[in-house]
Amino acid sequence: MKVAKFGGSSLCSSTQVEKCANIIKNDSEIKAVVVSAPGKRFEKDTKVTDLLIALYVNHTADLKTDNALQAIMDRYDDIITGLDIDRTLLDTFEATIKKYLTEIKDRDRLLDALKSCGEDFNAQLMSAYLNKLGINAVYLSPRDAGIFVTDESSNAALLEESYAHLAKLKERDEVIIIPGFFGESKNGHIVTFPRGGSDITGAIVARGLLADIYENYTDQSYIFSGHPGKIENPLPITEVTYREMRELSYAGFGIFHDEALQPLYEVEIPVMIKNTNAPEIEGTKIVPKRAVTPEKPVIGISCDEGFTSISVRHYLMNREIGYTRRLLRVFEKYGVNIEHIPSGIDNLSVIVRSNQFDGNNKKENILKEIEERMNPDWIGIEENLALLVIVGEGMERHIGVANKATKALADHNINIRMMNQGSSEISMVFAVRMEDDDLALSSVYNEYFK
Ligand SMILES: Nc1ncnc2c1ncn2[C@@H]1O[C@H](COP(=O)(O)OP(=O)(O)O)[C@@H](O)[C@H]1O
Ligand SMILES: N[C@@H](CC(=O)OP(=O)(O)O)C(=O)O
Repeated sequence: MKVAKFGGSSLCSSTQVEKCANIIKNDSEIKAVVVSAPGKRFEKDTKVTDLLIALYVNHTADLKTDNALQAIMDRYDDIITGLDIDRTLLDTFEATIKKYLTEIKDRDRLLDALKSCGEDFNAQLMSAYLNKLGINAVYLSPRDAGIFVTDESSNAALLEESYAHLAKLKERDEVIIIPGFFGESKNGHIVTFPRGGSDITGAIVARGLLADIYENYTDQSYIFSGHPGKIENPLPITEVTYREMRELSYAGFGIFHDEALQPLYEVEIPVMIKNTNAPEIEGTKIVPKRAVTPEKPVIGISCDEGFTSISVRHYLMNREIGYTRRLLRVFEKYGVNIEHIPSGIDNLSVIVRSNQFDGNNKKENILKEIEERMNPDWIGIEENLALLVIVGEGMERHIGVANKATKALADHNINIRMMNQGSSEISMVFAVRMEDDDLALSSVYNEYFK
């Protein structure tokens, strides 16, 4: 039995929805389907989730909302017209948005409720279209499916009891269609997962139903060893472990959400990444374990930009028990998440995503507190960094992995600002200047894969 998730690129138009419906129709193993909101139809297009966010921004700024609302309705009108299904769905969709706009006064709640519409409407229309094709399908909202989450807006976390609710769906006869990206809190609020979170819903449903396979349909036939938009003809990956994928997703492989692996770890359900436009291709399998070939220690290389490092030097730091803890507490106090902490005997750098500093002079306050409390000999801040991450289970026992990367970077005159190796030894991180990121990625990629 399978759970299938279709991403925004797979549901961006009526033609794409038809392809998804055909996949469902031709595979009786698919018991539950999780859908995203309509994504981009072409490079410069806007995802429906972003249109919904634009509607929220206009509404909360007391600007006119007609155009923003119309842009959303036009997307669904196109799809519904193309599929030739019940047009009254459009009235239901518009009424839902208007209801949220008038009834929800709390801004964070309103944003989550509006964002959820993209997936929610797609699930309803997918179910209607499958019914038209003669498939016994039913739309279930996250509440009806039993997906309950914590109450933190835009950052939902699943409540464990949801798995028991979801397990009951196995008894139903229909193919179940569930919107991705959000759940319901115990206070009855709609709460969304982080962006890209339909992958998370798919994993949750797969875990709840104890599926044999979680199929994740997207616009690529494989996960590639390097981002296909940045590396020409990158090598396809046929098998990758949960651990490797988590590292790669977190470091910029946007094809699968890094948090979507968590529900699958314990129950070891494999994920198949497949292409909606070429479903006959086997795709990439994400598995708990794989055989590692010693001559191929690295499986993928990713590069993500937008990082800042704050470095502190303090003579005899190594002798001062609690120094690191006190330093990190300053970041904790301001709610700043830390990515990496490369260190030497008397110095330590804290690398964070630059957007963590947004609002309320966080960066300035942190620097001021470090100055006042930590008695540093020197504080340095470096912005506009990119992190190049090299990942592979085979790196653990392999000599010379770092050497290859540093050589490639040196050959291209790229200054390494920082290096860090995770204690698990399946990843290695190099910080470089953001303007060097594409060259850093391609040169290191070529060193390992060409
Ligand atoms: N290593 C990679 N292999 C394949 N695709 C990748 C990789 N890294 C990033 N991507 C990007 O991920 C995109 C698919 O993810 P996403 O846009 O979230 O899909 P969906 O809309 O199906 O959820 C691809 O179009 C590709 O640009
Ligand atoms: N629609 C949401 C959730 C999601 O998972 O979308 P996609 O499948 O297009 O990555 C977003 O844009 O964040």
